[in-house]
Amino acid sequence: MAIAAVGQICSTASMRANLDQCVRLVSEAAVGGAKVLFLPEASDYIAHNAQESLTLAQPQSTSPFVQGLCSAAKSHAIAIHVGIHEPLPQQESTRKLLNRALYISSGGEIIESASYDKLHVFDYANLKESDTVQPGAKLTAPFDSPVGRIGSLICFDLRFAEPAISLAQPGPRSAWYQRPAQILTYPSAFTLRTGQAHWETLLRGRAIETQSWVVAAAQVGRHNERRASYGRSLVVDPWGEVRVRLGGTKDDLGDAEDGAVGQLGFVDLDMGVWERVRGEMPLKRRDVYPEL
Ligand SMILES: O=C(O)CNC(=O)[C@H](CS)NC(=O)CCC(=O)C(=O)O
Repeated sequence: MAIAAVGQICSTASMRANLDQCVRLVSEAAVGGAKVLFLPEASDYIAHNAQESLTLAQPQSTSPFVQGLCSAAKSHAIAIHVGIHEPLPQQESTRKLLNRALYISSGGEIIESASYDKLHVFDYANLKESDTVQPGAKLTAPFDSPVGRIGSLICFDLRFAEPAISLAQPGPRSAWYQRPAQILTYPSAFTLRTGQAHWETLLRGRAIETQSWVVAAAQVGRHNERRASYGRSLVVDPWGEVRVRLGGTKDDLGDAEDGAVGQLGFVDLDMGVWERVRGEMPLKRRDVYPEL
């Protein structure tokens, strides 16, 4: 069995408290038999504003949050996929961050070749991610994990079909044509309004069009006075069926439902289903779209 766990948290500006929430989930996921734990975007912190975000970000090599997760991965012998902020090496006045997804092995090592930097930054209403985040430059090749080959994308990337298809239904010119992603993962912190309108529809669409498992660990609830996230972490199978749905928010203020913060879901990412769906309904002809 390829058991994975999806963990839902509510990060704040306290990295210590965020690490504690995550480590609790690491331990519970391991006890439940999961081989990989998926955690949300920005698990290290959600800041009040741009300035605070630039101040809080620490390089992954020294970040107590990342180092703490590496030790937890090792002591519980479970791999972790997690979203963090990585500062670029500029002066603080001009500094930018990368919005990064890390993969930590069950031995507690960061697999550098698996790191992915969010390609599409989210500017919407009063959220201007481009004030602090420099967009990534490229996709990361699908990489092996104990539950299957993972293709990493982040949050707002969910709105773009192209990177999902490139990772999971690559054409013959792709470097990973023979080794496509079997699991697309979207660590997220969706807004209440856009989550209500689009979250589940987009995730199911990506699963159906790519014939892949889709794992989306989400932030939930109120991070601070100005910010809340939609929650409802989801796992969708390659046929588009929802296999796990965690709790969400209960009102317009974004207060989390009871039990939604720190909630954990388990799923068997059965690659027999992946093969069957693709075998029954092959989606070939990618050669017709060389621009992709
Ligand atoms: O701010 C941080 O530190 C972490 N980053 C985020 O929460 C990002 C950028 S503000 N959120 C999204 O991409 C939400 C996308 C979304 O809600 C949609 O596409 O509808």
